[in-house]
Order: sequence, then structure tokens, then C-alpha cells
Amino acid sequence: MGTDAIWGASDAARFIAVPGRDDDKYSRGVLGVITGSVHYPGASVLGVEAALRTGLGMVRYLGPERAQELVLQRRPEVVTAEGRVQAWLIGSGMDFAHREDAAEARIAEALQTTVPLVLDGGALDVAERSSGPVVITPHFRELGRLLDEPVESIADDPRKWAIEAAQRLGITVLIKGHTTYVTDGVATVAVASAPVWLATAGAGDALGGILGALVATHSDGVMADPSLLVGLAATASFIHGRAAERASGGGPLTILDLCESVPAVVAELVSNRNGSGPGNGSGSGSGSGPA
Ligand SMILES: NC(=O)C1=CN([C@@H]2O[C@H](COP(=O)(O)OP(=O)(O)OC[C@H]3O[C@@H](n4cnc5c(N)ncnc54)[C@H](OP(=O)(O)O)[C@@H]3O)[C@@H](O)[C@H]2O)[C@@H](O)CC1
Ligand SMILES: Nc1ncnc2c1ncn2[C@@H]1O[C@H](COP(=O)(O)OP(=O)(O)O)[C@@H](O)[C@H]1O
Repeated sequence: MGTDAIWGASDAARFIAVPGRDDDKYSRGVLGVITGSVHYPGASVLGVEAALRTGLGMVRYLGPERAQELVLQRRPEVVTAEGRVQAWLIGSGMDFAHREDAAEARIAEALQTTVPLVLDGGALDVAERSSGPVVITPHFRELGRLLDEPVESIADDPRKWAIEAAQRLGITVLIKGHTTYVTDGVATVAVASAPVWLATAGAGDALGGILGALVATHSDGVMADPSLLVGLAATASFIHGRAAERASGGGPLTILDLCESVPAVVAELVSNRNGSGPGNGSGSGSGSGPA
């Protein structure tokens, strides 16, 4: 075990981009989302919902047709046309071993753009095809598969294997669990804000959406300094855990309830940072990051 600092509210508050007066939907950041599949369309809905509730300029959802319909039913503000994005979220609800041909084609197209990537679920392997900044969000089974190492070894020491993966692949790794570790192979932080009730299907899909929104709203900063991904990923995990705590209230929670709690968690972080009321943005704009 390491002795990493536990990521807290004051750390997370530095990674919220508060829109300024001159911002518009594009300057705030657009997240491109390629998630879901025939078998797991729900993952798309959860990721998009979480991203929108974290705050960003726009979501472009480019997954399979059925998932598009479900996403639009839940969130008509989502755009399903291709166009420029400031970050991609790829892989939640995709099958690692058998990616659909259409998904493969969309991923290849996404890789033509040089923006940060958030890779989850069935797209963790895409990291090695990217030339830009990448953060992956595996659970221990997925990391075992990616590294071709026994799952039991990863479960025994997730922190060590996350660092190993980050160094081997030259990326940032967030390994999920009761304690979540985030590392780029140099800096490592731990996040433990989540209640045990969070161990439920779809929780990881929501985390992907929260992280996607944070990365899209800090895209320029991440391109200039990929080490920002550690703070952004730790902040996503912190918000996720706090939102789960609110949704849980000491009992079971559903993932849509978690998503519904996200804006209040973000508002609380901003409020504490400003020393004033929630939503009292000071015009720091889309480029705000660590102070
Ligand atoms: N609503 C949606 O759209 C959702 C979509 N989701 C999406 O699904 C995708 C796959 O994610 P995942 O984490 O489930 O897959 P994966 O890492 O392959 O793990 C499988 C491992 O679990 C084990 N296992 C299975 N059943 C078990 C049991 N009863 N009791 C004990 N063990 C059991 C199984 O073991 P085996 O049966 O092989 O022995 C195998 O080792 C991913 O893209 C995610 O985003 C999810 O987020 C959920 C909501
Ligand atoms: N025992 C636990 N206590 C707190 N959080 C947990 C626990 N188990 C899992 N989680 C969190 O729940 C989420 C599960 O994600 P994941 O395994 O990808 O699920 P899914 O694929 O069903 O979305 C992660 O954010 C993880 O940190």
C-alpha cells in the first residue's frame, strides 16, 4: 500500500470550470461520446446524463441508433450529428472482445482528431492507438485483461498495477474500487468519497460521463499539460462518490439518482472555492484549472 494523499473537496474545487459571461456552448467544451452497443444501450444514457449534469457546452452522441433514440428520449438537448469536439468519451457499454464494426469505424474517425480521450469499458485498448493525452477508467478485471495479468494479482494490489499500467502505456489510469486510485505513473492520488452502496451496475458508466465533461471543459489545458488528467480524474471520482452519498442517504441508490445529485455537488465545490453562494461564477471561463 502507498501513502497517497486522499483527494478532498478543496482539491476537487480547483478542477471545476465555471462559465464566464463571454462563454458559449462551444467555448465551454463539447464532449463527443461513442458508447453503448446492442447489448448495453443503457450505458450510453447513463454516461450522457452524468456528463450533462456535471456541466459542459454540448454532448455529441455518436453511438448505435437504438442508443441514440434512448439518449434523445432522456435528453433532447443532445446532438447526434458529427462535428468538432474538445474531448472523447469512448467504450462504456461496449464488449472488449467483440466491438461492433460501426463502433470500430467511429473510433477510427475519432482518433483522427487530436483531443484528449477518456476510455472506459470495451475501449481501453484504444489507448495504444492514440497519440494524444489519454485517461482510462478500468475496474480490476478490465485492467487484468488489458495488461494480460491475472485478475487476482490486480485485485490484491490495484494501486501498484495502476502505476504499472500508466508507466507501460504512457497514460493516466483511474482504477475503480471502494478506494479509487488515479495515477500517471509519477503522481498518485487516492479517492474514497463513495458509499459501499455504489457497488451497483451502471455506476462506472456515470463516472465516465462525469470525467468526460471535466476533460472537455479543460481540453486546452490537458493538451498543454497532460498531467492535469490526474486531478481531473480524481475530481470526477470525488464528485461521483459525493453524489452517490447524497443519493444514498445511507441506503440503496440508483444511478439516475446519483446523476441527479451531481449538480448540487458541483455547486457546493464552486461555492466553497468562491466563499460565496452556489453558481456565483466569477467569469473564469473554460480554461480554469488548478489554482
Ligand atoms: N445498463 C448498462 O448498459 C450497463 C452496461 N455495462 C457495461 O457492460 C460492459 C461489461 O461490464 P462488466 O464489468 O459487467 O464486464 P466484465 O469486466 O467483462 O465482467 C464480467 C465479469 O464478471 C463476472 N461475473 C458475471 N456475472 C457474475 C456473477 N453473477 N457473479 C460473479 N461473477 C460474475 C464474470 O465472470 P465469469 O462469468 O466469466 O466467470 C466476468 O469475470 C461494460 O462495457 C460496461 O460499461 C455495465 O456498466 C452495467 C450496466
Ligand atoms: N465497494 C465499493 N464501495 C464504493 N464504491 C464502489 C465499490 N465497488 C465499486 N464501487 C464504485 O462503483 C463504480 C463501479 O464501476 P464499474 O465496475 O465500471 O461498474 P459498471 O460497469 O456496472 O458501470 C466505480 O466507480 C467504483 O469505484
